[in-house]
Amino acid sequence: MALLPATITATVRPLSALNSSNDPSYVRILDTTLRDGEQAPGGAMTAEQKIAVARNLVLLGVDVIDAGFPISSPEDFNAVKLIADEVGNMRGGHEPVIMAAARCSKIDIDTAWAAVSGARRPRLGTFIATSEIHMKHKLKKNADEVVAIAREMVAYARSVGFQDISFAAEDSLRSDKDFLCRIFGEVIKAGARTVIIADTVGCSMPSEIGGFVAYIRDHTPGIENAIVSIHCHNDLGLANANTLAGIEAGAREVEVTINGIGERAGNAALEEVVMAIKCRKELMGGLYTGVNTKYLIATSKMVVECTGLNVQPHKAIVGANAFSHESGIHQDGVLKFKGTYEFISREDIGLDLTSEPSIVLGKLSGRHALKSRLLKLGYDLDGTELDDIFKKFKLLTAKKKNITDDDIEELVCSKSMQSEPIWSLGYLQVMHGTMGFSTAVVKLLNVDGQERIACSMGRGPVDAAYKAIDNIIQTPMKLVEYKNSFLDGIHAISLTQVVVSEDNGNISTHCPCTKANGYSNGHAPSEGAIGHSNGNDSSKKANGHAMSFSGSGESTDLVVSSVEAYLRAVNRMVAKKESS
Ligand SMILES: CC(=O)SCCNC(=O)CCNC(=O)[C@H](O)C(C)(C)COP(=O)(O)OP(=O)(O)OC[C@H]1O[C@@H](n2cnc3c(N)ncnc32)[C@H](O)[C@@H]1OP(=O)(O)O
Ligand SMILES: CC(C)C(=O)C(=O)O
Repeated sequence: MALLPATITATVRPLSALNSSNDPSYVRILDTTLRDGEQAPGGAMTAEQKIAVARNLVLLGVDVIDAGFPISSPEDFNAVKLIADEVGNMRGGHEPVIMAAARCSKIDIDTAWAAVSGARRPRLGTFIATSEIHMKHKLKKNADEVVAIAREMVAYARSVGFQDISFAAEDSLRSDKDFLCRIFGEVIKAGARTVIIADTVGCSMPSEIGGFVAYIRDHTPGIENAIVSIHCHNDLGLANANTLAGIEAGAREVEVTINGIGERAGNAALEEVVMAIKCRKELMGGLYTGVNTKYLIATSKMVVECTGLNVQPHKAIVGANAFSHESGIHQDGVLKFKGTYEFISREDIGLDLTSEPSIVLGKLSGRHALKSRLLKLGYDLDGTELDDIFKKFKLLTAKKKNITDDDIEELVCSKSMQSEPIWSLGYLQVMHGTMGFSTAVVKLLNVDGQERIACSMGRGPVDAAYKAIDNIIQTPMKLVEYKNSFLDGIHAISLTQVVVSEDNGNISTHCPCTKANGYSNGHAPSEGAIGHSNGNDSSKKANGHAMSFSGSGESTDLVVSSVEAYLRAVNRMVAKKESS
């Protein structure tokens, strides 16, 4: 792979052509997910992954893609080159500027040019630190030397072929303001078209950064020939707020990343900054971006996939919980009118268009939410019936965090199955391990007090126990579904949910209990009986569907909870058979 400077020379373009819009209300979005985002520990991406993200960034409509740091490795050189050659030459829509990062060093700049010059709109993003602490301890240079290096390297970049050059003053917020104005003035004179105020260590406050940006704008010679950009890190959790404050003070380009990933605590998050500008336009003086926000969720997911860096559930805009409601008062509100607790439109960010509020049933839910879920599942309950299920629901939430539709079905079914079970567990003994088959001995007691014992082998202890139960009950049936989860809490309680069906050789329809709708003749099956999706028992059998029955069990022992669940489902099936 050649790391030599390319000989291509770009034609000189005026500033207006280098950026997406000259409208003073337009805020350019520079996405640095592929450069600073990749600096997040564990966030490295392959060239293929980077190009996939870059394609998405084009759909999203960002103005500049900071594609990477070509000198850092052959892999990154390759990634930047691929992005420049492909994404940087897309026609017929939004065509982003492709930027390559470089220190103020000839070899970095040459390599950046070699990587990015194939793009129609290549940019160099060069930088040097300007704070006393960085200049003294890291660069080991004095202020005059730093200014000279910056000026010379910007001029060198122009000579290599770069027309579009941005210059960042690393650690700006801990730098002397007048020194910043001086160095920015010099690099603008040398050909830089964007100057970046970088809160590299994320130390700034919103109240401070606005004044800072305004000062630079007011005191930098030649600033009218450049765009002021802002790059904020999130060490105090203020990157977004600082970015917005910077915009309010006149920055017209922002450096942001998808999901806010980046070095240490990350960068300002593209989705949060863009949505703040969009949703509070009136407070932002009518400023706007070119981002097509409908692609925010998809791009966020892609970045999670490519980097392996998950988004915390409560993350604004793109977090799994960002549009979920857990507490009763909120759920009641959004069920009555979504706008009560949803300020951002889901459609705007590309969430599904069904637009129904996401109600998560849990410990804090109320009757309105439960009733609405019951209705969705086909149960129209009111008054004492609803109260009764609600009480059981609250008891369940004390043991289980995530209440599923199956749990709700089970609550309804267990309510309607209050008669004595036909078969109950006497005892259970299993042997299992790595030596051969598992074996189970099961004693069941029937409703008349008779005992039956059976033993069986199986592929595991649960399988062996289920076979032993089948041997006793002697009713043709099959296991349709088996799920096990461990309830939260110190005792690690195992919760098993199973569905069995009659084994009549036909396809089963799982619909385990009496439903309020879905019965063509208007009659729901009798109490404790079992519903199905397409009508009453006879029509169901006429259609060749086997009925299915669910049950759940709970124990500190997984095999015991599995047997309890199975017995409950089987009891329902036998009771139904006997009553019909
Ligand atoms: C604030 C930011 O996010 S800046 C961007 C951070 N990104 C990266 O660092 C990209 C990945 N980096 C790398 O792969 C490597 O650091 C490389 C290839 C760039 C350099 O590797 P090395 O040559 O081994 O140097 P190393 O990283 O150890 O040290 C950095 C050197 O660059 C110098 N340097 C740091 N910033 C700059 C700058 N903006 N301009 C010029 N020189 C600089 C340092 O003073 C140091 O020089 P020294 O060797 O004379 O002491
Ligand atoms: C290179 C600059 C913009 C940077 O990433 C920082 O200062 O954090």
